[in-house]
This record gives sequence, structure tokens and C-alpha cells, in this order.
Amino acid sequence: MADAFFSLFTLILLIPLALIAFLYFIVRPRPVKIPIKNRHVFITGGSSGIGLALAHKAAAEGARVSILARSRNKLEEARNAVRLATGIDVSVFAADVRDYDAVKRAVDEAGPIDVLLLNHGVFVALELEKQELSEVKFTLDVNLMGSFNLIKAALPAMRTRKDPKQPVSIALISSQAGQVGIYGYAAYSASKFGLRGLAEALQQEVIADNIHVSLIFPPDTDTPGFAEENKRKPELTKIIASSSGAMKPEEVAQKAFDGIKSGSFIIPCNLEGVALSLATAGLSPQRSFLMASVEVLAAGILRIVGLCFQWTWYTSIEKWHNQRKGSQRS
Ligand SMILES: NC(=O)C1=CN([C@@H]2O[C@H](COP(=O)(O)OP(=O)(O)OC[C@H]3O[C@@H](n4cnc5c(N)ncnc54)[C@H](OP(=O)(O)O)[C@@H]3O)[C@@H](O)[C@H]2O)C=CC1
Ligand SMILES: CCCCCCCCCCCCCCCC(=O)[C@@H](N)CO
Repeated sequence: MADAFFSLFTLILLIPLALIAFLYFIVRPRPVKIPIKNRHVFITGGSSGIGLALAHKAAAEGARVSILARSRNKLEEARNAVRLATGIDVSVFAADVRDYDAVKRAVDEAGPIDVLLLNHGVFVALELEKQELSEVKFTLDVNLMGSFNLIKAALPAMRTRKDPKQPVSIALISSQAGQVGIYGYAAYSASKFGLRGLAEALQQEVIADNIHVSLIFPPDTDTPGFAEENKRKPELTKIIASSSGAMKPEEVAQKAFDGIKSGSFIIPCNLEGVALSLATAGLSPQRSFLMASVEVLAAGILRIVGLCFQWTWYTSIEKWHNQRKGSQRS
């Protein structure tokens, strides 16, 4: 009897240990550390919100910083704000990410990039039936095609950089709406899910050149863009998105740089984001054997948690429709 208990106990202990050991040997790509200090960090959408917070953080950490956005005024304001806070001058580039030639000129002028931070993005929360196709196309053009434009423009010089031993990074700001489709975000979610396909494929193509790809998944974040979005956001989008807490742009920037520096492929920003990333681990690369172990051990339970979230979301949707029908009758 005691023997049986003993062997059961060792089995329960041995199986996870064997799993962890196994994952330690197989996780690819291998862990990497990417320094920021004295390196060139190029941030798109760096004149506002999360991008501006990233610029502040990068400057404070001793990087050389370039920011790109459309409005020259906002860029100048951002430059002044960063100078005031850190004493460091960022270079500014006025270009629309949809215009490849303009992007290419900016990137060439800025010089070889060590950390390419693709943060630019547009978002309008609206039911697809109420949204014009031109707005759908605009969302995909800016968020997805804009990212392709930047990567195509910057990658050649990143590949042929002076010191190939120094790892470099391409980091993309997605959204938690790029991990799960959310009511009102048909176009936006499509654009952000698209970034994940791009990132997974690209990582395989550039790993041999010591280039490392990261995807950051923020929840609702208190930015000028978010304030604008809230003016006409569907009630249900607000309800469903509130399943995850809201963050300050500075907190998102901190999480983003922590993740980029440790070479993480998937970078969640809050606790709900960690759960969401575990639940949607899929076939993304995972460099950390510990995180890989958690992903494997938590998979079943997190599928249940995910289904519970879907249950509450569909219940809210049903209630909302019933209320509307009720108010229409009276
Ligand atoms: N705020 C939030 O709740 C969340 C945001 N995100 C993502 O984070 C990123 C930043 O969002 P946030 O800080 O809120 O946005 P903001 O609207 O506050 O800032 C957007 C930035 O992108 C620039 N930009 C927009 N369109 C273009 C374009 N066509 N070409 C070049 N630059 C452009 C803007 O400058 P200009 O207009 O002058 O071009 C601005 O610098 C986005 O990718 C967004 O999807 C993800 C999750 C949550
Ligand atoms: C299995 C565990 C699940 C854990 C909880 C899941 C919570 C999901 C909430 C999704 C929120 C989406 C916010 C989008 C923010 C955004 O991008 C816009 N503000 C536009 O910028």
C-alpha cells in the first residue's frame, strides 16, 4: 500500500519534471537578450499615446530614438515633450505608413535600425454593417500594409548591419483584439490577427540573421486615440472589452520593452493578457522553457476559462438584444 502511494507520488512529480526537462532542450528559437542602450530605436506612431510613451522610455534608457507619424505638428510636440523630460533629442519623420516611397526615404535617412517598433494604428469600433468598406480598407491599409511597408523598407539594412553578433528586434504592437475577435472590431481584429501571421512567418525567415520578432498585446489603454474611439463605441464593445482591465500608456511601454529586451515572441501586458496568451499559444514560438511548461500544463483549464468568457459575452449580447426588443415594443 505504502509502495503504491510512493510510486503514484513519484509519477505525479516525475511527469511534470520530465516535461520541463524535455521542453528545456527543444524550445526554439533559443532565449536571447536584446540591449536597448546606445541603440537606434525607430518608433512608428511615436507622436501620441503608446508610441509617445515608448519614445520616452527608449530615450530614458539611453537609446537613440526616431519617431514617424503623419502630422508634423504632433511630431514636433512629441520631440519637445521628450526633450523636456529626458534632455534627449529624438529625430522626427513625417510620413504616412501607407506610402512606401515616403517610408523608405524616412528609414534611409534615419540610418540602420536596431529596434523597429511598429506601433502606428487606427481603430474605429463599429458593427461591420454600419461601417463603410472604405473604412475597413483604411484600417487594413494602415495597420497591416503599413507594417509590411516599414519592414520591407527597414529589413535590408538591419540584415547587413555592421555587427551581426548584436541581436536586433522587430516588434509589433497588436492588441488583445488581435488574440480574440471582439464585437465591433471585425476590421480591426482582422488587421491585428494579420500581424500575427506576418510575425510568425517573418521570425522563421530572419532568425538566421539574429533578428528577433516580438508581438505586444495591450488591453484598452488610456490614449488620445482611445478617447476618440470611445466617442462612438458600441455598448457591447465596451462591455466585452472591459473583461480585461485598462492600462496607462507608460505601463504598456514598460511591458513592451521588458518583453523586447528578453526577446519574447508573445508579450502580454496585464494578468488577463497572460491568461489570453496562454489560451491562444497556438503554434507560436516560445523561447522560455518555463513559459512553455505553463502553456502545456494550463492548456486544458484555460480552454474552459475561455469558454466561460465566451459564455458571459454571448449572454451580454443576448441580453442587449432582448432589452432593445423590449424598448421597441413599449
Ligand atoms: N489605446 C488602446 O486602447 C489600444 C491601442 N492599441 C494599439 O496601439 C497602437 C497605438 O495606439 P494609441 O497610442 O492608442 O493611438 P493614438 O491614436 O493615440 O496614436 C496613433 C499614432 O499613430 C500615428 N498614425 C496613425 N495613422 C498613421 C499613418 N497612416 N501613418 C503614420 N502614422 C500614423 C499617429 O500619428 P498621426 O495621426 O499624426 O499620423 C499617432 O502617432 C495602435 O496600433 C493601436 O491599435 C492596442 C491595444 C489597445
Ligand atoms: C482565457 C482567458 C481569457 C482572458 C480574458 C480575455 C479578455 C479579452 C478582452 C479583450 C479586450 C480587447 C481590447 C482591445 C483594445 C483595443 O485595441 C482598442 N482599444 C483599440 O485600440
